[in-house]
Amino acid sequence: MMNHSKHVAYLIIISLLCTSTVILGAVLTLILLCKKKPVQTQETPPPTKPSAQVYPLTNIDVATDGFNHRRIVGEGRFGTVYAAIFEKGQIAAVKRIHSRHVLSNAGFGFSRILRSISLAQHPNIVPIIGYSEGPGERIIVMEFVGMVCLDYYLHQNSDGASLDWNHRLKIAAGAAKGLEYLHEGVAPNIIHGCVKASNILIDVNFCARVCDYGLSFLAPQEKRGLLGHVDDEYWDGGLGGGGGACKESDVYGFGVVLLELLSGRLCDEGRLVNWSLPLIKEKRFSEFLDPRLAIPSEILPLVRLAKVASACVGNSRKSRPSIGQVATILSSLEMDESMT
Ligand SMILES: Nc1ncnc2c1ncn2[C@@H]1O[C@H](COP(=O)(O)OP(=O)(O)OP(=O)(O)O)[C@@H](O)[C@H]1O
Repeated sequence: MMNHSKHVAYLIIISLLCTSTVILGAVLTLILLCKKKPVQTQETPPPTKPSAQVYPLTNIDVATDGFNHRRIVGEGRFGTVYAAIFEKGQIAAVKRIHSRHVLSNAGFGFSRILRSISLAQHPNIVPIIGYSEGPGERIIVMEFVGMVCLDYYLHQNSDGASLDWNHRLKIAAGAAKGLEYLHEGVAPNIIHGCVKASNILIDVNFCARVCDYGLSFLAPQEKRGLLGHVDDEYWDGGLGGGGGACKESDVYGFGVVLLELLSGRLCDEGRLVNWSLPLIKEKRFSEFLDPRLAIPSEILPLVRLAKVASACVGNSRKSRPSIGQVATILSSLEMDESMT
């Protein structure tokens, strides 16, 4: 009798122990799961930029006051840029594509390309907010950048001295980062197509913002405004011949921008490259550097920048550095400069 009740007691204790072990296990698992939650949140990718907004043409018309000429802020190869004011006071830059490009590109997927390039988001690029389409009309809506472009600072502003060496280096490093993002940081990658000083806008903090990227499909073979800003290979062969815009032709264009920043001279349809390369090679910097530039006591960073520029423009496509490599060098030069 005693043995039987002992046996029952053992059974009860064992089953109680088993139950509490299961409960303890469940509680521990729950605690561990709860603790893991913040890790999951950290791994969540940052929110992506929403795709381009599609604007009705009437909204664009109202925002630009009927494409009023007083609202024109610039004129380029592809179109006219207007300052637009949308509802709620939102200011944007509106690029109205010239009708000749609209007609020649009617079937070339304007909206598909705009939706794709509008996903790009980086502090050194000008984001595309939206677009508009209609019969004979193609319009791109971009963030408005409040200051002027690098071309103005270097070549149209008689007081070019206001761009000192530090500003020039900051602009070069910033533009390189923007291009690096377009080439390597966004999927699908974006070929700029026409890297030049007028496509580098400068904001109020002297931060470079690359604009007009991914639009070469609108007029790939139009030489005006492009000659000298792309390599010779660009014009070779045409479709299927290995020519046209590519990452290497963008690097070439960026090399020309560096030469302009260093020398203060215009690209002059490619003549700047021919003039600069021997001077850099023979270290004739007093002839090469912008006379408005107060030469810093430590000239080595200037020499390094000139060498980077030479590598971008002097080599064939195959042996040109990538924009990522260029951006790394310029960032380290900028960092060294800020520490002196
Ligand atoms: N997002 C913007 N915000 C403010 N101003 C802009 C903006 N985009 C362009 N601009 C102004 O409009 C001018 C013309 O720009 P656009 O890009 O059309 O021509 P471009 O750079 O001179 O030539 P291309 O068409 O060959 O690139 C620029 O120089 C700049 O002053």
